[in-house]
Parts: sequence; structure tokens; C-alpha cells
Amino acid sequence: MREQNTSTAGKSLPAISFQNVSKTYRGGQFRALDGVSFDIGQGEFFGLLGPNGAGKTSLISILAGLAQASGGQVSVLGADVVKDYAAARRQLGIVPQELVFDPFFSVRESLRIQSGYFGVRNNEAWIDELLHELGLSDKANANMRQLSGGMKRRVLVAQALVHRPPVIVLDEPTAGVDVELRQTLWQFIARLNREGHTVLLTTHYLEEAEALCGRLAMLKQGRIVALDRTSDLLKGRAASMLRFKTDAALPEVLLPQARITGRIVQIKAHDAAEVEQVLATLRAAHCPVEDLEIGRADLEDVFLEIMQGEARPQAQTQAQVQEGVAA
Ligand SMILES: Nc1ncnc2c1ncn2[C@@H]1O[C@H](COP(=O)(O)OP(=O)(O)OP(=O)(O)O)[C@@H](O)[C@H]1O
Repeated sequence: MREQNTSTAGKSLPAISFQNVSKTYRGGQFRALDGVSFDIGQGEFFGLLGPNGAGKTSLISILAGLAQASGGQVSVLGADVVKDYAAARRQLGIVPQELVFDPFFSVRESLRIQSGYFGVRNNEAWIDELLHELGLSDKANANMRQLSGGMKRRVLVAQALVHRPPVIVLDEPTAGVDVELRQTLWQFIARLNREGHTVLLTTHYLEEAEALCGRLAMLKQGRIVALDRTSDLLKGRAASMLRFKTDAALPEVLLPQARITGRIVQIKAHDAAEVEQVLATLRAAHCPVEDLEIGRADLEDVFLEIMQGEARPQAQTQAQVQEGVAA
């Protein structure tokens, strides 16, 4: 797919470019996006993360041409999503969050219709491959109404890819789907990414984002608060996590830095001295601990740290963002 991607003056275009994008609702009273600027390079596997209401869907809807920005510009491989909508839309394969489908057609028919929509003819070989890769071959002639929720989601993925778009956008594709579909989906999307397709993923499954995405942006209340390579985000934050089980109440002094799930407690520590300090506090409070282990902080820890605003915000200038893509 790379050969489709145009270059100007030797510098390759970003796959997606968000420039100072804002979005207001309720007659301008509520600002859901506030000056969002970043580029996604061609061939990247990029993750967009943020808590509920951060503005992810608003940003994706503007990218898809389903909503209009209140300010700023968005382009896909150089095509402006408003002024050059048809060209921008052709470059995009969007897997929506909601299960929208036409109940009157079979799976194969719906893929043929979608091919026709993008003006792609003689597409049977690719449709067969999509059906095979997404485990839908035996459902090709089934009516959309007869499919389970997970199967419908597979069809949505196939529909998004039917015109072989260079840029693939997945908005919460694994919400509520079983392990088998996740694995099938990620193997296929990772293959397409290796072949040169750019992938933009929004997800609440942080372990998926950590495993798949080379770079991540985190949105909080409509602003970018972190934008970096996944490995650098993990390196730059709390280095270690103490994990243990306890039935006792934690000493109050540890509560602000603890993540408690039932009996399991996780406390972050930046270095060995901090680990020792936490253990000493637990001992002094006679708090019995079981199954103590010290592990590396994961993306969930980093995400929580950034969202709780304990760490310095990492909003970057456009120049820094460009640098990140080029590096
Ligand atoms: N049509 C609308 N009218 C008014 N407010 C809206 C509208 N759409 C979204 N919002 C508000 O804008 C903010 C951002 O919403 P958005 O759906 O973009 O967030 P999100 O990051 O996708 O959240 P989630 O993870 O829950 O899907 C929220 O506060 C939401 O309530």
C-alpha cells in the first residue's frame, strides 16, 4: 500500500493530521475538544486513549466527516476532510463503535454493496480473503439479522476494509467481544499494518494498546496530555509497582498512591528507596501482606498517573509532535 502514499518535495505526508482542532457543543457553551494538534505518520500503529467523555469519539467523527469541527483542520494523506471529503473518505476504513447494519442483506451482499459505494469492481477475491481472515466464510450467505453481536462486529471490520483503505480507524473494536475474535482481529490488523497500512485505534483495553501501538496520545477533557512512543511513556513514569494481597485496611498515608481491587493492592514506586519506604510503612502499621511481588509498571498505571494529573502534563508543541513522527 505504501506506493499509494504521496510525497511532496521528498517529505512524506502524514497519514492523518489534526491541526488545532476544537469542537464545541450546546451552542458553544461546552468545549469537548480544545486545540488538538498531532500527526500520525504513514505506517504507524497509533493509539488514542482517554477516559469516558475525553473527546475521542468527537475527534474520530470529525476525521470521518460525520461531524464538523468548530475550528482547525483535519486531513488524511493530504486531503482535507471537509474541502476534499470524497478523497479523504476513500483513504479511510472506519470500524465504528456502534453495531450499525442493514438487516435485509447477506454478509456477502453487504460487502459487495460497500465495494460498489467506493467504486471498486471485481472485488470477489478480496471479499473472500476478508471473509476467511475474519472467520466469516461459513456465514457469507447468512442474513445480517441472523448473526450474533460478535459476528456482526466482524462484518463491520470487513466492510471497513473492503476498499483496501491505506488508513484504518478502529473505534473501540473489541468492546464486549470474545477472546477468539480479539485474537483473529489483531492478527489480521497487525498483518495489514506490517504491509504498510496506518492504524488508528481507540480502546479502553490498555493492555491491547500497550501490546499493539507504537505511539500513543492521551486525551483528557479535550486536550492532549501525553503524546509519545509507548515504550517511552512506560519508561518515563513510575518504574515499579508493588503488588500484594491484604485483608487489612491500608495505612492512610499510602491510600493516595494505592490502586485497590478487592483484596489486591498496587502501589507505585519510582525507585528502590520508595519500595523500602512503602514496606516499612506497612510493617510499622502491622498490615499483613500476602503474595508480595514487585513488577514493572504497565500502561494502566501510567494512564492512571497521567489522568490523575500527578505527573507533569506532556502537551507538546506541533514542532515536537512532527519530530516524534519523523524520528
Ligand atoms: N452531541 C452532543 N451534544 C452535547 N455534548 C456532547 C455531544 N457529543 C458529545 N458530547 C460531550 O462531549 C464530551 C466528549 O464526548 P466524546 O463522546 O467525544 O468522548 P469519548 O472520549 O469518546 O468518550 P467515551 O470513551 O465514553 O466514548 C462529553 O462530555 C460528551 O458528553
